[in-house]
Amino acid sequence: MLEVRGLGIRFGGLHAVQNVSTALTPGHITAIIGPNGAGKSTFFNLISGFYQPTSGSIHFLGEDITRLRTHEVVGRGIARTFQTTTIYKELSVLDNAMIGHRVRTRAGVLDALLRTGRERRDEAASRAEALRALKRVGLSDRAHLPAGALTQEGQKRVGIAMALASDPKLLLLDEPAAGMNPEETVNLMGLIRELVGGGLTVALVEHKMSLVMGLADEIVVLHHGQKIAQGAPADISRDPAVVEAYLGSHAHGGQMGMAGPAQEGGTPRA
Ligand SMILES: Nc1ncnc2c1ncn2[C@@H]1O[C@H](COP(=O)(O)OP(=O)(O)OP(=O)(O)O)[C@@H](O)[C@H]1O
Repeated sequence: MLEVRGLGIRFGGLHAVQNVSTALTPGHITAIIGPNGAGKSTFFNLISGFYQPTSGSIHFLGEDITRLRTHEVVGRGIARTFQTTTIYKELSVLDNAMIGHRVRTRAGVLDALLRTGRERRDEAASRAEALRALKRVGLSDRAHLPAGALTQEGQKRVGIAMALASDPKLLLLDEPAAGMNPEETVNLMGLIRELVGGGLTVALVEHKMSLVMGLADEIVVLHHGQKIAQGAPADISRDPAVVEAYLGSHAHGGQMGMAGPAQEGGTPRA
């Protein structure tokens, strides 16, 4: 479905992602893991068009999307959520999902301000897509509540609905379980499974190994921006290079399975 070849990006002298080649299988859940600073979020930013790679290519459903901008990538069928929840707490759950549809599918802020005929038609389409997305995440009955009135888990679902409102084929989830307790994490895993059961393909970045091991069909491991392993969860957890990468990073503060408060409180980079 998605094929990445020799992908890389440099920030000054730092190779945040370097020569990564991998492919995502349709209908699968692929987890991207690695110690802190491994390049996981940057990898998502490259796929979703937030960053332009300095080398390599990205193909989605056979089309070269390497140089497309974010809303063009969304238009092709890739949507993402962010590490830090970016919902509008004072607005209704439905408004949030509608905003998700609009900002992801078009750049016509001017149309919205001028209330043109096209904008009114778009509003009806946004509402329909938003309601569909809320149904998929189990929030239909809370559509008119302020998003901030929902639990942490509910707010995560709103964030996912915002991404689903563009009706993607591939959903990228950046640390979906950050800040969630074990029960909420299990519920979230159930939701992700349901979405995949409905035909969606998912790639996720996550530190919580219970989620990764319980959910992923395949795991890609990044370390210092490079892919050091890819395979089934059982093989990855035994892979000496992976164990070494995590043990090494543990000595410097990172740890496999730890989603520390520092990441949850971090600012979005894109
Ligand atoms: N816009 C940027 N400018 C400069 N350096 C950046 C930028 N974005 C990321 N980096 C650097 O690239 C490296 C990889 O960062 P990235 O956030 O992708 O790692 P990560 O694996 O997602 O880490 P974490 O698990 O802590 O979220 C880090 O050294 C980071 O400081």
